[in-house]
Amino acid sequence: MILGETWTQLGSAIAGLTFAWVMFQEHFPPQLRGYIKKYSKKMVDFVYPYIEIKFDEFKGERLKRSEAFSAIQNYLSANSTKSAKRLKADVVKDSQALVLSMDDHEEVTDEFNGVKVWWASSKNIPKTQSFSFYPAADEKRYYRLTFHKNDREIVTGSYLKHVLNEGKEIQAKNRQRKLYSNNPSKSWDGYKSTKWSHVPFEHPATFDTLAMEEYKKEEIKKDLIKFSKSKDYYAKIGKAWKRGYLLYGPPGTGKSTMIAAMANFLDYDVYDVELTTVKDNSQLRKLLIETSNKSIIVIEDIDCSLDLTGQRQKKKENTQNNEEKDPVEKIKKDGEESKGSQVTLSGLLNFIDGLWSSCGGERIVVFTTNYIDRLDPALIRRGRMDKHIEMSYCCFEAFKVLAHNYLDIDSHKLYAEVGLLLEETNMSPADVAENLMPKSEDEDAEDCLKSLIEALKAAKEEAARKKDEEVARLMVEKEEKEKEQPSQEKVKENGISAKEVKENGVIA
Ligand SMILES: Nc1ncnc2c1ncn2[C@@H]1O[C@H](COP(=O)(O)OP(=O)(O)OP(=O)(O)O)[C@@H](O)[C@H]1O
Ligand SMILES: [Mg+2]
Repeated sequence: MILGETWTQLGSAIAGLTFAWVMFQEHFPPQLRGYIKKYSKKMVDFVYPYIEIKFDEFKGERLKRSEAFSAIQNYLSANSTKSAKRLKADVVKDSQALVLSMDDHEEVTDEFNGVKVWWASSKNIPKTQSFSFYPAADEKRYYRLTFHKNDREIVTGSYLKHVLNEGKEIQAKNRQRKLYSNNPSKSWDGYKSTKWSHVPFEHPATFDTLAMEEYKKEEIKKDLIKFSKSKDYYAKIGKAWKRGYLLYGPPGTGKSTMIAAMANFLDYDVYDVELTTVKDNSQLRKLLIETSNKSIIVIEDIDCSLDLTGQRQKKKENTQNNEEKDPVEKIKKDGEESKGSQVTLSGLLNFIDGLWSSCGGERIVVFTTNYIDRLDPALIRRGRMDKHIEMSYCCFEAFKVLAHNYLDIDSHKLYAEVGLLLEETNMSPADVAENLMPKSEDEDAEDCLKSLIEALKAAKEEAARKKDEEVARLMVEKEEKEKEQPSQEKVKENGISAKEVKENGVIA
């Protein structure tokens, strides 16, 4: 580096001066020494118009790695690996990806809004004589940033902010994302017990592989991007930075797949909450507190998880009745409730709303259900579940995505027939996908399409048969009603009151 060489020479000159100064100071009285010190510093400042900032790897007594150091390391890895000649390789994402960063004693330049800065990585090796089993652990690594004093404002004002933000973003991208599931709350004994277990999140679903109308996917993607970039907006409007999604639709229409695609799209962790193993509302809150930012909290099949529908209503009625009747009864009842306690609708509502404002942000809550009409409206009102997404049976556009994924084709002469049948039949994308999967090595795309057509025809016939059965059942019901009709007419003719009929039975 040119700058390096220049300053090495200047450094030697300064070292020479320093030596001369040390020699002199022994022969000068202390007062004079103070003057010499002051003016020599001024002189150095004058000839050395650069400012340096040092960023140590560890804060305090090596307890905590400095966040700034990690962010700078990531920033420089992404921006300097092309110019640095000596690099260091590091493994991230649980041994699945390699990240290069600049090696110790390496120097690189960076530019920001026309300002040039120099970064150098270095380390202090302790001068202790003691033997250490871990010499590397005693080294104190640091980055040194050098810039012209005229650029002080821009570097300390906006450049460093830019480096730290970008570094943190890269860090978030490089980390191995996790899929968490909650441990049953009865096993949370002990102070250090963990509430969540995790495995690496490796679901391959993306919005590209998701079979759904393109415009719907775009709308959801836009919504997610807007959310992830709205930290300041949420702060401005005084709302917690979270968003609720309700995914509803028949089984196999891609609700779980959509969650995976969302997590991959945003680079978020996923917390899969199994409500049935959560003892009560307070345990649910504890779980929530232990989730991290940039995460999707999922409660699948909300209608089956617990009897949440209308529980709030029932509880309210109970409380009122008890209070009216007997306060002792009320206390007894409350005790019973808390013994066999379970998560209630109001607990769940608090889980979504109540605590959000006080703990963290950047969280998405997703509920899935097969039956939207079974849910309590309080649970899914806007503000709690901000976006309702219907996952429906496979349409032609969704089929094309699946055919592209499974068969690597974008058109075929059988497409028209498939399109017509899909219009007339309800088949889930999961079933369509199953039919598109080659059953043996000899099966080609056409064979798979033919087997899909067969399956669609069979489904169509089955639906028609069920419809006929339903019509027949309704006819029988109607006939039975009509048979009862004459006796009622007779009642009218004879002028017998309805009360008498009820008491004496129907007159033959
Ligand atoms: N829209 C889709 N796009 C791509 N693949 C899909 C889609 N829907 C379903 N599949 C395929 O079908 C399988 C089942 O889908 P998924 O588990 O996402 O359905 P679901 O709606 O969550 O069903 P359930 O209501 O039973 O939980 C997935 O593994 C996926 O391969
Ligand atoms: Mg599912």
